[in-house]
Amino acid sequence: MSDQMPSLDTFMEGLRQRNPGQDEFVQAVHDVAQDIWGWIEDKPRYHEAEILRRIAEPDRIVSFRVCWEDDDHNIRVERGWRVQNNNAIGPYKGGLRFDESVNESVLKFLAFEQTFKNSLTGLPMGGGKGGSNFNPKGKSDAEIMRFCQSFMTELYRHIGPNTDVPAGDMGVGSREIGYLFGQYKRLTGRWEGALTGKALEYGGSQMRPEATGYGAVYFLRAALKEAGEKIDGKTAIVSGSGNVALHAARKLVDCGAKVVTLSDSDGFVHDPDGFDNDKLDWIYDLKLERRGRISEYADEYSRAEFHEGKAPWAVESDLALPCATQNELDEDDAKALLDNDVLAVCEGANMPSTTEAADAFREAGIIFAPAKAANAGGVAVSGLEMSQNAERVSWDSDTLDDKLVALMEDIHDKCVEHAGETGEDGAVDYARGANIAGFRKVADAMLAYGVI
Ligand SMILES: NC(=O)C1=CN([C@@H]2O[C@H](COP(=O)(O)OP(=O)(O)OC[C@H]3O[C@@H](n4cnc5c(N)ncnc54)[C@H](OP(=O)(O)O)[C@@H]3O)[C@@H](O)[C@H]2O)C=CC1
Ligand SMILES: O=C(O)CCC(=O)C(=O)O
Repeated sequence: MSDQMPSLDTFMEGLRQRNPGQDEFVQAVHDVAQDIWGWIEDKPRYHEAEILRRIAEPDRIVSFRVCWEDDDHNIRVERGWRVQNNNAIGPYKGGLRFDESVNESVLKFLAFEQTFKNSLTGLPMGGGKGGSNFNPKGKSDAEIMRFCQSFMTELYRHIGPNTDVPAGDMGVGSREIGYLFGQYKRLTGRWEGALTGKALEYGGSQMRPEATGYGAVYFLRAALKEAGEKIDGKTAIVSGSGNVALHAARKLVDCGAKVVTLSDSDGFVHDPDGFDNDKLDWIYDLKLERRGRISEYADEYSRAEFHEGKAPWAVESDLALPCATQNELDEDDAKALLDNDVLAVCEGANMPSTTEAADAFREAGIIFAPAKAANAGGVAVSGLEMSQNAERVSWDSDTLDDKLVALMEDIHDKCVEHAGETGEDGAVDYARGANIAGFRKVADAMLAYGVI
């Protein structure tokens, strides 16, 4: 047994050597380890049992070939993965991402983060993530269907309601979940809740599509309240225009904020008048149905401007919600936000801030709501979808919205409880609180199992 705890630098150097070239994964582990290290120093039961090192080594990674035929009868070959990171507190649970940027490092970082996030929800879910480097942009429905069916033809062996329950993430919405679930059902001959994010007609949950974006705003609302502030009357900038961004924007508007930006991978639109519900309906149709580009908004609404190739962080705002992708907000962006006196940054996407940007927010003492806490509403309602499937019941949307509010407020309170002392100005370190609270439950379960 090693009773001498290595330094954080030694731990990170070992991790880097064991995971060469996996920058996103190393970043995600570092961001957790920097808070856990000090906390476990006087708790030998955690460091002697090498708990963090064990959580940072996925239980297993399944990698497979996904072969499909495009509409022109060309044979296409992609790679699929499922990273089953840790099932100490429940079946592996986490989304599937289809995007050309997907690789093992990205999925390992997401599965690692998911382990802590799912722990914070208080529901019995372990952490996993999967996906493919398949690029769904510009593909026909028939191509998407053939790809999903081929992907599931391997994945079905590794998942199940008590084993591993995937869901959507970037590039995987209700259309893809329909094709994936249909193929799972065909291959196994069983209807069972092996996926979440299903449509309501076949076992989906009310509020799952809205849950991540709404949940982020519920977390933000609780954090603002803690600081004696509120959303009403504030100006907000949001990045992304997918599932998370659009539902976050909708809930911000409901709460009285003026949301002035949305973006996609081509650039951002700035509407100085703000998006009202009619404009948001138009964007939902553009992005979630017609699968168009956010630049088209500026053609439709003449007061808006499209900024090609840019992110929205230099636009003046009180609230900033990065809801697109990892590392979309760097140190310079953080400086621009802080120079504009941003009050709160709430992460809807997974790890959208670089380490340097997150450190800048934490040092400045503004409200910084980290992804693993702020965007946990999506997976929490997925957990409730699992419960409804197991009990063969369907709850109505008001019930689910009430449960989501309660879950997000509970996560908020856990972060406050574990954050340690507040700063001189009363600032709560939500990142530290989320890391420690998320770690503690998984770590205690692992200790109970002994060395496995
Ligand atoms: N869906 C969920 O329930 C959950 C999602 N998340 C996280 O939220 C984030 C967004 O997911 P989700 O909304 O589901 O995904 P979607 O696929 O619905 O939307 C992603 C959005 O981000 C944009 N985007 C992608 N890459 C970039 C980039 N490099 N720069 C700028 N914009 C970009 C996309 O633009 P384009 O149209 O050009 O591709 C699109 O608008 C991800 O980090 C995901 O992991 C976290 C918790 C749960
Ligand atoms: O709903 C789920 O299981 C997964 C959601 C997800 O992928 C995430 O929280 O990042």
